[in-house]
Amino acid sequence: MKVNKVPTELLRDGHLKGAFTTGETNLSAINDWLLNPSDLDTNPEIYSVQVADNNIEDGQPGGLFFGVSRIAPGNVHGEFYFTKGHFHKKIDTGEYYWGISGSGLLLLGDTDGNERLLAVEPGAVLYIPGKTAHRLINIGQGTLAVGAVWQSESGHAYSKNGNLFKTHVLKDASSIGYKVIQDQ
Ligand SMILES: O=P(O)(O)OC[C@H]1O[C@](O)(CO)[C@@H](O)[C@@H]1O
Repeated sequence: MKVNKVPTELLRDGHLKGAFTTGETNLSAINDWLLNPSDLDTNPEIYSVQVADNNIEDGQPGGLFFGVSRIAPGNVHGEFYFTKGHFHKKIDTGEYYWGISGSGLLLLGDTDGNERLLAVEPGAVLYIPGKTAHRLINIGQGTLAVGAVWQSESGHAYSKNGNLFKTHVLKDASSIGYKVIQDQ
């Protein structure tokens, strides 16, 4: 029997190689959600997501997607870079994340508006239950690379009014290197 080469590889630095699509998100997409927005003199890339979809359509039931999010290090007026974050359109579906490199936080929010943070370090395996909005925040000095597997029927649901979360994570001089502020 012939053994075929796998179409997609996960490299040690968190990049995919082979068959995948890439999406990029710049600062302007999250700027209004910052405590103290940038004047957008520059509009740097904040994160990219590489997805191996195995030719499965988004929304199709029964399949799984495999992705890697890579969030750049940095902050705007002290607030660390983060992903847009979303609920799933099929809201009761969950997702796995795992830390590949860098240092971050996973912000989770339930449908009642309760929010919590989990540490994301290389090797950490994080389960995102259904009905839970999720956002990655890079609190480290290097790129935060995080793997993910989610159902092809999950879809992405964003808030019509903007930011889904009230939690902000800012750089500070404490031993943990950050502080948390919540909108009232
Ligand atoms: O831009 P968003 O909504 O934060 O999502 C980024 C990506 O993170 C994932 O949860 C996987 O990393 C994907 O579902 C999504 O494409």
